[in-house]
Amino acid sequence: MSATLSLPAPPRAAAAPVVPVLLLCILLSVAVQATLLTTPLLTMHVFDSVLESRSLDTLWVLAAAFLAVLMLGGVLRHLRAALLASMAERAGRRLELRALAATVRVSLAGERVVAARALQDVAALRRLLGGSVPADVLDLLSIPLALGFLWMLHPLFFTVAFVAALVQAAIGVLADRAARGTLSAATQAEGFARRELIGRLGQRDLVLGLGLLPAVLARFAPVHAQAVAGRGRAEGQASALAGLLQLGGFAQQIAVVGTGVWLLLEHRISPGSMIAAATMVNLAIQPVMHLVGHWRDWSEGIAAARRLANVVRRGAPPAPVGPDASAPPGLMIEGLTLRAPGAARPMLEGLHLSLAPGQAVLLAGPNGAGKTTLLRAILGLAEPEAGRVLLDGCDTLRTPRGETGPRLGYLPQDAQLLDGSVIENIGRFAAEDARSAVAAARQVGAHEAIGRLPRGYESAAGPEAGLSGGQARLVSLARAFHGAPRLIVLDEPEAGLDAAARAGLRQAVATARDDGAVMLVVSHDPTPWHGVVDGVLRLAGDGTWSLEMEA
Ligand SMILES: Nc1ncnc2c1ncn2[C@@H]1O[C@H](COP(=O)(O)OP(=O)(O)OP(=O)(O)O)[C@@H](O)[C@H]1O
Repeated sequence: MSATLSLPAPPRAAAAPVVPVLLLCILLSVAVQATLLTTPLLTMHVFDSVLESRSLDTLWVLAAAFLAVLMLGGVLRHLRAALLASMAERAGRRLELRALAATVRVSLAGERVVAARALQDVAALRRLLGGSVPADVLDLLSIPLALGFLWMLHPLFFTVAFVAALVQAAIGVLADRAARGTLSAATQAEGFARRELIGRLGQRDLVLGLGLLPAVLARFAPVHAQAVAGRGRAEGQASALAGLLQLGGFAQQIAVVGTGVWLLLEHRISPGSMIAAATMVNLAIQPVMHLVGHWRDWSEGIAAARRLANVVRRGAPPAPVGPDASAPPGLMIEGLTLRAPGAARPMLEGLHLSLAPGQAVLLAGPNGAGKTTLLRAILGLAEPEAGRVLLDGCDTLRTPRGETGPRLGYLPQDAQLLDGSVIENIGRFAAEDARSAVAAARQVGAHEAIGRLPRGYESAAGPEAGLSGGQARLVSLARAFHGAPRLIVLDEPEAGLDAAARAGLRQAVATARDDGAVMLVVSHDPTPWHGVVDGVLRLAGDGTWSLEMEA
């Protein structure tokens, strides 16, 4: 299931190309590492030239060169850090926008757990990008550079260091794979335990009132314990990996020094070369050790990136299609088949329905027959197994939401008010003209009820605002009628309304219908709707349906 969503375009800075900046960072990293690795070569000259010539002048020149190289390295490092920080900020913003759009689409498909996890993953990735890991990864360029310098000192140094580096890399990859699996399982178990607890604590009246707290904790505790144990195991594996690599590093240094001693005894290199080779290996190993030290950060980052890539792939919107010029105005449903995830048979098969502007139909059927799912499919929020829904020729699933959204009015079963005032909610957060929001409230008979709120239209209306069920429903109803949408879809609008509000609602439906809107209303009691609607569409719950239009 998916829907087309349009989000605001990324800010200008975020749209700038990343590749040239990344290339510049790589170049700077090569330069930083080259300056660092030049210092052993200068040390070699001190040993080989100064000690032999006993020339203090040469020593001063080399010392000045040494200082200049180190200072240059410092400046380049600073420059790279600034570039990496700005790139991390840009990449983070881009990622956030893409992931947010995909997350909303995935949660539309009912995968709220996946969606909640995705937002945490974005935060984890932003932390990773803004931390020291990108610089550590770029510092790995020291390895090929050091190998190149070692080759210049003597090819045997290169061979010994290269073989040792391969062995170390193999150990690292194997150990990381093992530990990452454990860490990923622990992270999953942790997330599950947290959601279990938060989900149940959300039902606080029930949990406390019926004394369910011990049962809630009994379910939470073992999963949480499993997560903690898994994380402990992963940490243990990570520190074993660090120890192994450290040992490998020492072995590599000893091997290079041993090779140097042998080459020295064979008079193939100078003493300075031996010292330079040993220092160089040490410098090349340091970024690896740094990365291993931050193993948990990047390992979790990689797992988060994989999960996010999956969400972005699954949340990709369907390819947009243009309007069908041959379709009549109003609502046209063609061969719509709907199936619940994992269900053996469809809840609705081959529905055909055509409603001209100004026609209203009541949607009836037993609980679980598929009424809400049908409304969501009509709005383009649920992808059907087959068929399509056109509103004035535009496919509601495949037309960009920026175009269809303003032409739709929807009252969901739960009011779904957003944080903001009553007037903002009714006006869909875009009403410069408060009068249109008040007019919509008047149309559905909500004006008096809103007037009785402490701050009237300026009262808070979000999920935590404390509106009663009926008040929230009236505000949501006014929002559904705001802006004279072409199609208004009401899911059990009478639930929670008193008799006067129900009468006002039916009057509002009749008025909107007379104004040319197509109306679909879910109700379990069609009797009071006679004369207000043009017919009744019944879903039997076994996939079949019937339509009775009033004469
Ligand atoms: N995301 C989902 N995952 C699994 N099953 C789903 C999902 N959404 C709907 N269903 C199933 O589809 C069927 C139809 O649900 P729907 O809410 O559309 O029925 P309804 O006719 O509106 O019911 P009610 O009158 O009780 O509101 C039900 O069996 C429901 O369990």
